[in-house]
Amino acid sequence: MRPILKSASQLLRRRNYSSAANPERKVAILGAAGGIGQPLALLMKLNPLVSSLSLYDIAGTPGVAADCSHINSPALAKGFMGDDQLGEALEGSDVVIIPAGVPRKPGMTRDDLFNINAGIVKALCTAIAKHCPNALVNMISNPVNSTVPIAAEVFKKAGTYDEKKLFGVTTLDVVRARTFYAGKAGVPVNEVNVPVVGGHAGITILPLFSQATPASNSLSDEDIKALTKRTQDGGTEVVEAKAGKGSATLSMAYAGAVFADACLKGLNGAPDIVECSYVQSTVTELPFFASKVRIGKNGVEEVLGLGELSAFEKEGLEKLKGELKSSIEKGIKFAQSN
Ligand SMILES: NC(=O)c1ccc[n+]([C@@H]2O[C@H](COP(=O)([O-])OP(=O)(O)OC[C@H]3O[C@@H](n4cnc5c(N)ncnc54)[C@H](O)[C@@H]3O)[C@@H](O)[C@H]2O)c1
Ligand SMILES: O=C(O)C[C@H](O)C(=O)O
Repeated sequence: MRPILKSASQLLRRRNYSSAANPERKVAILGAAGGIGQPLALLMKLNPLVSSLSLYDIAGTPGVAADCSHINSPALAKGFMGDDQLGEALEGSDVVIIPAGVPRKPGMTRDDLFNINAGIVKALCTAIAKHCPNALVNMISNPVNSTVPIAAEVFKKAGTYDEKKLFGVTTLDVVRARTFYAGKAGVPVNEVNVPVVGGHAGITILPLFSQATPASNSLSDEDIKALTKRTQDGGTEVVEAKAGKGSATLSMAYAGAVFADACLKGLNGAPDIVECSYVQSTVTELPFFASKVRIGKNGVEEVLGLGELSAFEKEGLEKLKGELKSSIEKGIKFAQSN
């Protein structure tokens, strides 16, 4: 059997276009001792584009960093714990990944996390504005539909906001859509691509299976409806299976590592880096929206349009707008009044 870690690192290496030309890159993970943070730390330690890996949490990071630092890959892993060390953890970061905050339990919506996570995200983004205002920020903490607008407001207040540098991580929705589509259509999963647009909660997650590649003629309208619903409910499926022990961590760490890798490649000047992400947008009338974005040396180089939608997807798009609009407004209101 091939060792799993070796093949994970080879996978990331295969996606690397030219290791010789790559500059030093510092990646910080905030919430690094958590369910997502730990496997994400492992995957970023294996990423050959990372030279310095900063692992920050309010507790537990000395152990995670000591453990991670023994892996014989080039990235230098260092742990930071508590408010006093947050500045040093962030200083000089090129990419900051934020999986800090509480996860859902069965019966909760992502919005039920707002009261706790909004404050956490606000405090962390205030520190980012101070210590690494030019970093690309990858927001994982839920509810993403609101935490990204909160981050934008915090950066605006600090005078550091650059809409090209703020990303809501919706890659897990794409990962799920690819997996579920491949299984149903009977096509090799590593050849599949499916754009997922909108936001990251329930019906705001809109997979565009009409644009899935490779195309499949074998799927009925009912199949597409079922695939859409399963993608929208993917997070809840994991929350229920974990029965009170949190939400998706391993698949999220993988998705977070894929997205951060795309950001690093973009920063390093690799061409044609396109991923779906929840960003400031004019694709619809909503100020934030997930769609395909081209990532380059400055972060978001281009927000791509939605392409042609099926009648079912057009209906889904209209249905999601109300919920997404109120989640955005809730985030903005919180940041402006706190
Ligand atoms: N975007 C997505 O697709 C996606 C997917 C899965 C989970 N999530 C979200 O990610 C978040 C984390 O999930 P998890 O399963 O890792 O939770 P977890 O409870 O296992 O870990 C969260 C970590 O955040 C830390 N933390 C809390 N306050 C902090 C602060 N002020 N500064 C730094 N660290 C802090 C905790 O100490 C803990 O280690 C949740 O909000 C969850 O809903 C998002
Ligand atoms: O569902 C959750 O609460 C976590 C995450 O947003 C997910 O999609 O798995």
